[in-house]
Amino acid sequence: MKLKFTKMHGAGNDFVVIDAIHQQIDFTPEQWRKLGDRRFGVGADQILLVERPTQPGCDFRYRIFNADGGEVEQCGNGSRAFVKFVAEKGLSQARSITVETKAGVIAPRLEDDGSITVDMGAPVLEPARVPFDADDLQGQPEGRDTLWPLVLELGGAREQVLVSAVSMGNPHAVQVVDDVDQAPVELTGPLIEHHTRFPNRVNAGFMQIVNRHHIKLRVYERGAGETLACGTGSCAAVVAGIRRGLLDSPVRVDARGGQLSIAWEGEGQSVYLTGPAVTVFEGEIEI
Ligand SMILES: N[C@@H](CCC[C@H](N)C(=O)O)C(=O)O
Repeated sequence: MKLKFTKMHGAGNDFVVIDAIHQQIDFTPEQWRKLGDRRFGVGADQILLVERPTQPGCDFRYRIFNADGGEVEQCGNGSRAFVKFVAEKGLSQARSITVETKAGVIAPRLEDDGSITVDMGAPVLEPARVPFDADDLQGQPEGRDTLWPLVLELGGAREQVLVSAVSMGNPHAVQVVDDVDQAPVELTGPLIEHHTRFPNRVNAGFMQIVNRHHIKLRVYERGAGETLACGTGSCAAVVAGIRRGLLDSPVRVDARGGQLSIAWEGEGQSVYLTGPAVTVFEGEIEI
């Protein structure tokens, strides 16, 4: 079939966005991988589907596929692209919409200055619900957070890193590093992503604290590798930093592809993600 799509990005985290209301989409993992492939397809970190809602009270359903073809629960930067896409395509006149995802309902809002703020819901910190297997582990308390030791096998050598396990609907393992530019993201990112303590795999975040309202962040994403920015990764890092007593809301997040802002008032409260969304081009592909 000939598929119409829009190429978008949010701080360099790039997407193929598809109107699945007016096009019949039922792709195999191989077809998702082809769309995401930067040489044989369009190329993207994630593919986003705009569908009719299945839940009362929601405006749309939002489905997310990583470049590796796997369907996942949540994507923060993608949710900003989502609300811009439905506005540009005339699918909604509203500036604020409610969107059902595999991880619950989120609410993106177009701001007057062109940025987009998303109510991402409350973080989940209970290990079993991340999910993170902490059963036989001795955690190290820091502030109101628990730092978990993760043992990584590095070519015969063993290294231990301390991570916060946070779910923003999708799983994150966040560690603090001294210098994000020197952090071994490509080396240890894949080991953390596939660590057996994370049964659904995990997104690996490397956070450098600049000051109490400013971090630098790199994320090795599950199913996509290192991306230029990760919205849920930014939410998870700031939640971990606030709980550890290292950060205060709001926090500016410098990713390699742009800047995001995260606000969180604490326990049980929603995390708010603000940042840009950009339409790059429209296209059609035989798939
Ligand atoms: N880029 C995203 C997260 C996309 C999903 C992630 N790779 C996962 O597998 O959970 C974001 O902006 O949140």
